[in-house]
Amino acid sequence: MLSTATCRTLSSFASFAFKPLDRVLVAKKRGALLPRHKTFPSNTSSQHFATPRPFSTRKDLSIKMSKPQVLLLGEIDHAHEAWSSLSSIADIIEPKARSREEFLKECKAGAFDKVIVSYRTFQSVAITGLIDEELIAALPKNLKFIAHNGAGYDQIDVHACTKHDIRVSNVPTAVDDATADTNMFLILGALRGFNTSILALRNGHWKGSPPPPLGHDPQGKVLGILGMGGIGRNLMKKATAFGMTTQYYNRAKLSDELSGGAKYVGFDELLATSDVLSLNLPLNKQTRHIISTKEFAKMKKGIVITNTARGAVMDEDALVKALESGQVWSAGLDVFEEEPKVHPGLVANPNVLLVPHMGTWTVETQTKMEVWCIDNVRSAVEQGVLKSPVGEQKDT
Ligand SMILES: O=C(O)C(=O)CO
Repeated sequence: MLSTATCRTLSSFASFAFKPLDRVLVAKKRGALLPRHKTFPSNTSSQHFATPRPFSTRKDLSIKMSKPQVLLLGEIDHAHEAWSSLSSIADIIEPKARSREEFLKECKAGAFDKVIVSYRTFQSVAITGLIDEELIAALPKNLKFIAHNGAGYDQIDVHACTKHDIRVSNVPTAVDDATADTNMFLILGALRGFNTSILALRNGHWKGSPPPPLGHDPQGKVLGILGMGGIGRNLMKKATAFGMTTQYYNRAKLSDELSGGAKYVGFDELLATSDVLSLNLPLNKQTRHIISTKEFAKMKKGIVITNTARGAVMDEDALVKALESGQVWSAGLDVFEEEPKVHPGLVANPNVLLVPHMGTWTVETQTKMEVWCIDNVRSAVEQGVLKSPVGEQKDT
C-alpha cells in the first residue's frame, strides 16, 4: 500500500505523459477537460478531432501533454490504495497554505492553475474557509469540479459554483447506515433519558439521588422524520424494527416502494402528531432554523427531538428554552449550530444526549466515503462528469 507522500512522489516523476490521440478523442467527445496550458497545436480545428486518422498515422500524431492536476484539500486517511491509483491519470498536489488568507494568495499566484478537480473534506474548511463566492472567484479557470467528501455540502455555495461553471459532487448512500445508526442511538438514549444516569454513575453516585425519572420505550411511539432522503429512509427501517410507527414530511411524496410504509403528512401535522421528531434534511437557505419557537409550540408537549443533519436546521436558543419549559422532554444531538462550540444551555441540561458530530465516524463508513469521493475525482478526470452531482446541479 502506498502512502499519500509516496504516491505524490511517484506521480511527480510521471508528470509528463504521451496521450494517444484516440484517448484524447474520447475525452474530448465526452467533454472531459483538458489542461489549457498545454493543449493542441493552434491550427487544430474541431473537425480535426471529429475525424479519426487511420491507425498507422495515429502514433505520429500523439500529443505530448502533462497530466491534469488534482488538488487535495484535507487528508486521505483510509482509502490509500484507491487514492494512489489516481496517480496514473493525474498529478496530485496539495496547498502549502494553512489559512484562508494563504490559500487565496496561493490561488492568485497561480499555484493551482493546472488543477481541474479538487477533492475536499469537511475538515479542510479549517484551511480554506467556506467555499463561497470570494473563494470560488479566486480559483483557477481550469478547475471545473469539486468532489466533496460528505453527504452535507452546506460549506459550499453551489449557486456560486454553477455561476462559475464548477460542478460539485457529494457522497450520498455511503453515509446512510452509520448516520441512521447514530440517529437510532440518539432516539433510544433520549427516550430512555440515559444521559442523566450516565452522568450520575461517572460522578460516583450510581443512578443518582433521587434516581432519574423513568424513561420511555420506543415501541408504539410515532417517529416523525423531517427529510426522507437516504438517511431518513434508512432510519425509518431501523425505527420500524424497534416497534415505532413512522411518518415523514418531505418536499415531495415518495413512491410507496421508497417510503416503505411510512405515512406522508404535512409539515404541521408532522409537528403536531409525532412523539419523536428526527431532523434528517440538508441545511440550506430554505431549511435554516426550520425548527424554531413557532414550530416547538405546534408540537406535542414532551416531544423528543434528534438531529444528525446540521445544527442550524434547528434554532438552538429556541431549543434550550423549549427544553427548559418542558415542551421538549429530551433531545439527542450529533450536530450543532457553531461546531465545535456547543450551546451552554445544551451542555448544562442533563436531558440532552450530546455526541460531537460522530454520525459517520466509523472505519468502514469513512473508508466507503473516501472511495466514493475518489470515484468522483476519477470520473471527472476520465469522463468530464461527476458520478454523484449534488441535487441542485443534477439537471445542468
Ligand atoms: O457526511 C456528512 O455530511 C456528515 O456530516 C458526516 O457526519
